Amino acid sequence: MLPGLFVLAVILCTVTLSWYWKQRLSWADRLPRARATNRWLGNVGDFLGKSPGEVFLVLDQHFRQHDRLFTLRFGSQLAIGITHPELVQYVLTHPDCQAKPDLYKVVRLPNGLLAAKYDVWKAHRKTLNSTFNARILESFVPIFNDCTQRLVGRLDRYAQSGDRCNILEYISACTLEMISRTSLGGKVLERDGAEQFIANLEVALKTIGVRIFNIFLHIDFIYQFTELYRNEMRAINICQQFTRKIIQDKREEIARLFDDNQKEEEDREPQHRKPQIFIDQLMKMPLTDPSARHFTDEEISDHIYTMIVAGNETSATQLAHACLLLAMHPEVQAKAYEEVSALVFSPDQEITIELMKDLQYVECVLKEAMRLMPVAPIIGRQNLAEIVLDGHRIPKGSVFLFHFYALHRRKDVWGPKADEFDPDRFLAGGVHPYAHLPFSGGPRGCIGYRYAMMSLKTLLAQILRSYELTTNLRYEDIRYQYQISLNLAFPHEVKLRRRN
Ligand code: HEM
Repeated sequence: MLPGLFVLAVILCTVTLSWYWKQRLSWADRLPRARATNRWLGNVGDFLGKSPGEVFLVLDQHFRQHDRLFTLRFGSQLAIGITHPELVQYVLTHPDCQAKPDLYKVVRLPNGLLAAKYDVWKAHRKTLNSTFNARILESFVPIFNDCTQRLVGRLDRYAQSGDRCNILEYISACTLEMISRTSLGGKVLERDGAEQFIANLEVALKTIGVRIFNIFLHIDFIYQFTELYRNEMRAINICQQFTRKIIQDKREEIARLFDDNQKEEEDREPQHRKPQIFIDQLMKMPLTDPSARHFTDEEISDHIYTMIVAGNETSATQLAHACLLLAMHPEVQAKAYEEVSALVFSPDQEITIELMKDLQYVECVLKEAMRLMPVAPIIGRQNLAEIVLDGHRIPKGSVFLFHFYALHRRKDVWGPKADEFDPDRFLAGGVHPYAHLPFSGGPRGCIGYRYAMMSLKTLLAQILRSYELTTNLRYEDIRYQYQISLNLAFPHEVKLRRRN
């Protein structure tokens, strides 16, 4: 009797649940769908038990199979994959689609732009846009050049020994130095505890990568009992102790500066040469303009970490990809070197703003590396009001997914040789503006894209000026590892030969 009742209850529950799901998702019946692996669970089976790298490839396949848009179903949850550049533009620029899906909460920086809820983001982004203006970015040029010179110097031992070098390791240390110096100030990495800070920052970042791909770890109740959670909390605590002290010291320094009327003295320095450090900007704003936002220490801390999280590994990995692609394509490297050697006469010459503008082929190389191997290939958005997309009514709260890796390899946009490395394609132009989105697009696109282009151009020009890059790795053999950024499944190994 009892087993019979139990079976009946299970059947009733299943039927009710499936009816409920069907009703709930009926609005999506007319949208193209990714082929489901299971009638009840939809596409869950496509991803369950897969490594992040495999998840990346499965998503890539789904995105390539649909021309404009499609749905993926995870039980009662839907995600809408946006594939066509026209629709990508429509969603990314739509004022009602600037919120982020819940998944971003794993970043744990609720006031930072990357993961902030819409209202917080809107208020903060408006203020922070001014801290990335052309004048401020120009003031970072000496830092970009100084850090680059140090990197080129550190690489020299590989040129001397002829050993293979994992260039990403060296570039990562360099971009961390750049971002730390431009956001926290000159001597930040010489302070006590800096090494511990860097090591624990890495732990915290790795945790985000592991957690984001494990659906069970998204549930806070489960996550808080894991070893991963305890390690993450320990790492965050150590990092915060380090930055809290910097914020405190900065507050005192800036208060002193204003009290002593030292501002006059500061004004005498040529402003375009004096780095306009990010933390100083945030703290000075309300002192120079009473109507400006007063950021709390917690908000400042979240913003600093967000810049480091969003700007460091992305820039480093993207440049390492570009170096490896150049090493794999000697004819392209020769062309890039020709441009650099005609403009940069000695290895210690500063790469100025004017020079950056002239390094057009180097820019094409970076853009092409970003097209083929975009380090931030998958992003999400959520709509805060109903929208009409390609003639379909999409209810409030829907999740949109974008796969820039697939977008960047569309043959109807990039031609039959879309998978080949050919920076010249950027000399021609004429491609849809939302077909190349390494920095995403619209109001919530990357705030640091000009910063990134400037720092990467400086680095690539000086690396090419000083070394010829070669590698045994072949383009056809590239395999990916995907955590929060798109990395390679093997080290970025190159050999360096010093140029005269
Ligand atoms: C090659 C280097 C970089 C790439 C490829 C890149 C790419 C991106 C992408 C794709 C997004 C959108 C993320 C999303 O919507 O989920 C983004 C956002 C962001 N990036 Fe970058 N980024 C780079 C460098 C930087 C740098 C150097 C900084 C800071 C100095 C930075 C700061 C940010 C911030 C704060 C956001 C969040 C913006 C917002 O939501 O308003 N990024 N980046």
